[in-house]
Amino acid sequence: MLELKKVTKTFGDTIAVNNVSLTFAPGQMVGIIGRSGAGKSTLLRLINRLAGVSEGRISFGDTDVGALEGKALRAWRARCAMIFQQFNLVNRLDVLTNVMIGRIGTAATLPVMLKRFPAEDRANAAMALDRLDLLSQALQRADTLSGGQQQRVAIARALMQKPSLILADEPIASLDPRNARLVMDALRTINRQDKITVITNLHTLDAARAYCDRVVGMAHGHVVFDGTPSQLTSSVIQEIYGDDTETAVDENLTSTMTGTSPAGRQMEAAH
Ligand SMILES: Nc1ncnc2c1ncn2[C@@H]1O[C@H](COP(=O)(O)OP(=O)(O)OP(=O)(O)O)[C@@H](O)[C@H]1O
Repeated sequence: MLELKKVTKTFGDTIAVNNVSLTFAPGQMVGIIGRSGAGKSTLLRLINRLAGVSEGRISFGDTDVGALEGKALRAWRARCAMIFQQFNLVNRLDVLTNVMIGRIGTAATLPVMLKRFPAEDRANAAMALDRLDLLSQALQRADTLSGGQQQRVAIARALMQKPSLILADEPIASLDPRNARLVMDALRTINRQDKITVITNLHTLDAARAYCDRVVGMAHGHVVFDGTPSQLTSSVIQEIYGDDTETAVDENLTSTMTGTSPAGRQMEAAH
């Protein structure tokens, strides 16, 4: 169980996250929504310790996340894999190597830098790519792939860390609706099959409604909603988005949803 107790993060005079208390049960798929600047990215960065809390406490089981240092901190970061809007792949390296790089943090760095990966890592990386319907692209340079494919490579790389949590920061914000669906399908399939907790920041309400069991709404650093998608009433939506309600709706993603995508089916078949 991941628990945030009265967590606040300030940057100078800016209160990015304000007195937030949340618990995340294992295996949940949680969407964090809110307008730009609401504190969503900072919240994820606090969880995996890319930033430290100003006040409050974050714990995972018996572990005080704020107290971790050195090797234990690296292990924690590996345990909560991050997915970023801009994929963060190494463009000049092939897809398989990018996926194996997920072992950094859990493996000795030197063999990784020298690209001397054990056969087991190669096999695991190939299996992760196969689950994401990308095995045939394994030897291509990462920058020859579409944005949606690159994001799925980033998910395969995250799986190499054998994470307990996946923290995805606007994973579909740069993608067209079809690729956005493939990426969200992949995250949901991993959540369901591997029982990995997924916490994902999403700009649009539709994506959160379509894919998440639980939605957390943030405004001005505060949590103003925590419930199921069906509990999102128009007054709650108004509170979360204020005058930006229109930008929160992107029915392109959901209006053409036809069930599980090929990548999702491939993952289910491979599992
Ligand atoms: N490193 C930083 N230094 C100073 N201020 C920061 C820093 N990171 C975030 N902030 C500020 O904290 C507030 C919350 O930012 P955050 O990026 O968490 O919001 P967000 O909801 O993720 O927004 P977006 O959707 O635009 O990414 C903003 O006012 C932002 O300017």
